[in-house]
Amino acid sequence: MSARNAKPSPAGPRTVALVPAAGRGLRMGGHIPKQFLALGGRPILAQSLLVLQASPLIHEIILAVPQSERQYCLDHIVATGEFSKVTKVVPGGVQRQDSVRHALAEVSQETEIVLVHDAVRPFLTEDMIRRVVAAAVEHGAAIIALPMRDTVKYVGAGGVIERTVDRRPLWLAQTPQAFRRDWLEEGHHKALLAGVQATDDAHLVELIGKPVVVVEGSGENIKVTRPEDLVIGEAILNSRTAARSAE
Ligand SMILES: Nc1ccn([C@@H]2O[C@H](COP(=O)(O)OP(=O)(O)OP(=O)(O)O)[C@@H](O)[C@H]2O)c(=O)n1
Ligand SMILES: C[C@](O)(CO)[C@H](O)COP(=O)(O)O
Repeated sequence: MSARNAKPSPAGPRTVALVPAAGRGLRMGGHIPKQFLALGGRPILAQSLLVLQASPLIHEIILAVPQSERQYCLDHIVATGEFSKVTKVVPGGVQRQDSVRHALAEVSQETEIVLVHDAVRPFLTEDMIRRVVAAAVEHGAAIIALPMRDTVKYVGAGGVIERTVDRRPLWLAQTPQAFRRDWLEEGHHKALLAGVQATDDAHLVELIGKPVVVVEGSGENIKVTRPEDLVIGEAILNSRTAARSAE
């Protein structure tokens, strides 16, 4: 086992990472769900897990994967010992929110902070983990996000621009997103009862009236969604490899 994925002694409040990895990757196309596609010679999921495994702030990792891939993940991720913090692999659900809820159900009561991170965002960093967990400890909930850089248009029927939107208060949500366990549990529970579907977990915590703060992320923290993102991802990996060589 390399030093990079050795199990460091956990530090800080008990923090459990939930990794939703049960999507079908429809926008990517192809037959293999994108989280299992290779990037830099490893599955994208493994690239993301490496960072969480190496973080001293992460005590445990719970994975949500497609039922059909559960044995593959148990054999190639849990059994190898490389990702010793992965303690549970649960079946995902129809939507991302359902997959997170299935994983959240496995979080122990002594957990203080739950960090949710998309399997298909392999470029998260220890610095992002540290800052978002610290902000969640201080405020109760925090997300990695990017201030909007482009001009924003509100587009109506027929693709006609109706107005230009003031972009100054707008941020693009990313993951990791970190929460007090009880807040995230309450948000998911009330959303399930109300039939509310959200595309990120912060929205569910906002809906129960809790403050969620933003922590600035990086343009490199892309969500691998479409084929062109694989090209961008390889470029990011290459630039990071070159930077390490230059150190
Ligand atoms: N039912 C689902 C849907 C998504 N995800 C996960 O949530 C993350 C972000 O979702 P997204 O990028 O939308 O992935 P997909 O749903 O697979 O993509 P698409 O919408 O193109 O099918 C991914 O790690 C994905 O595996 C999940 O665990 N369960
Ligand atoms: C959680 C997320 O990555 C924040 O930007 C995003 O909402 C996931 O959305 P998707 O439609 O499931 O890709």
